[in-house]
Amino acid sequence: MTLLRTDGLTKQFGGLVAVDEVSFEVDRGETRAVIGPNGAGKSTLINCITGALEPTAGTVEFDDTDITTLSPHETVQTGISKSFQTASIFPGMTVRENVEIAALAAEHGSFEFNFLKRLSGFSAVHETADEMMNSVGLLGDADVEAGSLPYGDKRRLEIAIALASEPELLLMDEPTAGMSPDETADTVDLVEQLQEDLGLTILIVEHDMEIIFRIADRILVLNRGQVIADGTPEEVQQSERVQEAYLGGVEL
Ligand SMILES: Nc1ncnc2c1ncn2[C@@H]1O[C@H](COP(=O)(O)OP(=O)(O)OP(=O)(O)O)[C@@H](O)[C@H]1O
Repeated sequence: MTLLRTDGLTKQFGGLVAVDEVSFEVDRGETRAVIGPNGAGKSTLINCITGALEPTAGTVEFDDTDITTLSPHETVQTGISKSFQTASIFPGMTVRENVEIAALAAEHGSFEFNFLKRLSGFSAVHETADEMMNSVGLLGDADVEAGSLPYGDKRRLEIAIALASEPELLLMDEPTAGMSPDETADTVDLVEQLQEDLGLTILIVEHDMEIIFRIADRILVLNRGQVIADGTPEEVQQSERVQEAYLGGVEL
């Protein structure tokens, strides 16, 4: 069953068409990857889905609702969350505080001054934070200052923060960028485990082909903003257009 669908999604920056009439679907429960050479439009596509960028044309539907014009904050509340690279961590706060703030913000939107509501909601926030820290293997570090975590753990905290809003769809933009081979392997295991444990749907942008071919159910390939292939890893690997696009670049 389709959870996310874009139809003719287009984003222009002046004369440059960064995303060019992209139509694709993400089914509930699948790991869907977006790949493509540098500048293909992957991040722009993701940013149009989260509401960080306003598309020039086309639509984004989530759970049969048109979310094309929603702000990033409203998009989170519909059930879509994006794991940002370390930028969303408050380094002077503990791991727990970071995750609880994200859970609170997701629940209440811009902070409301409804004291009773906040009090009654707080044990739920604690529980959600515990669950998400546990999911990413950071429960033991709950009281550690986030800024002192090793890089790989900071990236896991990013994922916990993204999960704190209890999304149905998790967007990941290059989750293994800058990681050591060991951290990369751990992150791939984590993504697979999260999907199983939390029943998540995942849309992932990643440069590392080995990772993509291991974890993706279906792959969308972009080149210069356009879809040049869409299918299973095997189908995409055999596509001539994909091989051409990558010629001289990444080998599939
Ligand atoms: N805010 C912006 N203003 C102008 N042009 C932009 C903007 N953001 C992206 N672009 C351009 O749009 C095109 C697509 O960029 P985008 O970052 O989406 O590609 P990408 O596939 O994510 O690339 P990479 O793999 O290098 O991160 C590029 O030509 C880029 O220079």
